[in-house]
Amino acid sequence: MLKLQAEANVPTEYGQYRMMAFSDNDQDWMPHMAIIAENTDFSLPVNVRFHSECITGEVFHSRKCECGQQLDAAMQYIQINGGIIIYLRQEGRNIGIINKLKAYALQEKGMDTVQANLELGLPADDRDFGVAIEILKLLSVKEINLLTNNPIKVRFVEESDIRLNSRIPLQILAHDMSRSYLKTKKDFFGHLLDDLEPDI
Ligand SMILES: Nc1nc2c(ncn2[C@@H]2O[C@H](COP(=O)(O)OP(=O)(O)OP(=O)(O)O)[C@@H](O)[C@H]2O)c(=O)[nH]1
Ligand SMILES: [Zn+2]
Repeated sequence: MLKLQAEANVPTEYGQYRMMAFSDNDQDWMPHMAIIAENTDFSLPVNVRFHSECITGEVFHSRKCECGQQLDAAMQYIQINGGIIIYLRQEGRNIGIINKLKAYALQEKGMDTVQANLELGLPADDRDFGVAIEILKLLSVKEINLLTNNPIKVRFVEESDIRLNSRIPLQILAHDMSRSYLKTKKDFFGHLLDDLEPDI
């Protein structure tokens, strides 16, 4: 059963967060995380981001996707407005970093982010956000504003016991290397994105 295994306050470049690790066992080296801003008011709808792991974007600042910038933007947003980031160990939309790098190698040959997963015999998106809902329940969160552009995440909340008060867009400006990735997300998964055209 998923439970809170450990928690501590961690100061960061953006301010302090309560960082929590959730797993069904205390020897899990990749537990899901929740980071909570100090000013979070649990009596109001809580600002929440479900964020899937992307080591290439968040740690190594890859230009292929916008994950690192989204994580930073979400941390800054909740530092000001209160809220929680639930950091899910779903690297590569849950195909893992080995398969994601294989998919990137196929993308070098011209495939897009969806075609590459399918070519590997893997789903385009293998994520289940049920675990994020479970974590919200463990934190006694009842109503949220969800920071996302992804309608699949919105639907997950709508179909859960957690009330969705609003969606807060979390759009990062496209640049030459991320534009086609973002366009595929918009066209295939229905991400609510605009301004993908180059500046003229
Ligand atoms: N398989 C695969 N995964 C990718 C690729 N690029 C990024 N990802 C993964 O896509 C996921 C993006 O996660 P999120 O930012 O939480 O979700 P999202 O679907 O983009 O929706 P938003 O909430 O709008 O950001 C991460 O797990 C990344 O590792 C890719 O080309 N192939
Ligand atoms: Zn990424």
